[in-house]
Amino acid sequence: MITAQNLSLFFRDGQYRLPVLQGISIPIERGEWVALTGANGCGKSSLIRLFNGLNIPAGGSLTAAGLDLRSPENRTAVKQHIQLVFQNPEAQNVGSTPYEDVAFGLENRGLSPDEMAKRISRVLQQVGLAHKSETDISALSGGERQRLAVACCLALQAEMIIFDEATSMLDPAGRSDILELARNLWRQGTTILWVTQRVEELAESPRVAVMGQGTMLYDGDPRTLFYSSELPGQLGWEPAPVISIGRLLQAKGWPLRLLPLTEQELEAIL
Ligand SMILES: Nc1ncnc2c1ncn2[C@@H]1O[C@H](COP(=O)(O)OP(=O)(O)OP(=O)(O)O)[C@@H](O)[C@H]1O
Repeated sequence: MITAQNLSLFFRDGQYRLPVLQGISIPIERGEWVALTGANGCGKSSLIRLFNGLNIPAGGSLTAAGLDLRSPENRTAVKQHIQLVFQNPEAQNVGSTPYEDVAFGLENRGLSPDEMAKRISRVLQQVGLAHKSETDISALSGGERQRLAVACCLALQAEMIIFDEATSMLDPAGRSDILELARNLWRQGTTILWVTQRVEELAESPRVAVMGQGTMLYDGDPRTLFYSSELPGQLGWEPAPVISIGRLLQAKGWPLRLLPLTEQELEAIL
């Protein structure tokens, strides 16, 4: 889905050229779920904006959905395949109702009015907003707005959705709602890149990528990251409760077949 080799990116600050990404490689297969994390300002958003053509790499090679993103036409075309859901629920709606908001993204796609109406109803249904299709967007909750942003991605039939800390401004119920929605889409075949600062979400992801300042510090499975690497300690992460218990059992010499990453795995051990 993504081949990213040795990417570099700079931003301009007056006469200075500031390095933001250096030597980043992160291939992502179609159908994968990858969690991406790293401290504030390390370059996560800058990296993912490369993947849908919003940023332009200064060096390295980058193809997304089979398109070489060094070409400007491909940077426009890639948006049809790879969509972003941003952090701020209020920053991504353009219509005054959910129906209008989804319709906006479908304009100029050559759909007949009937096809368009059917597609909008289907995606609003899929995210649980069918009953609010004509509600004023300002009356939607943060979680509903994020679901609407997902509906827009689905209407465009995106093959990959990148969630850029899309739950960080939501309450716990809204958070688990969006996470579950993303997981369902993943189970149905959508490739997901889930940017998060939450350790428990990393532990529950099949693959975790950890960034330092503009570089990739770790890319692999979470069990190795949490039980065999020094990185979580070096980065000062609070371990998720399940990991703390797993480490304690490990330290006490329990014969563990599997070091637990999720509550279900811990339950199976106990
Ligand atoms: N358009 C821009 N122009 C200049 N500098 C920028 C621009 N966008 C980001 N930066 C800088 O690039 C660095 C990386 O920012 P980026 O937003 O990619 O980090 P991040 O890891 O996503 O941070 P956060 O977790 O806070 O969202 C930061 O130092 C930021 O100030």
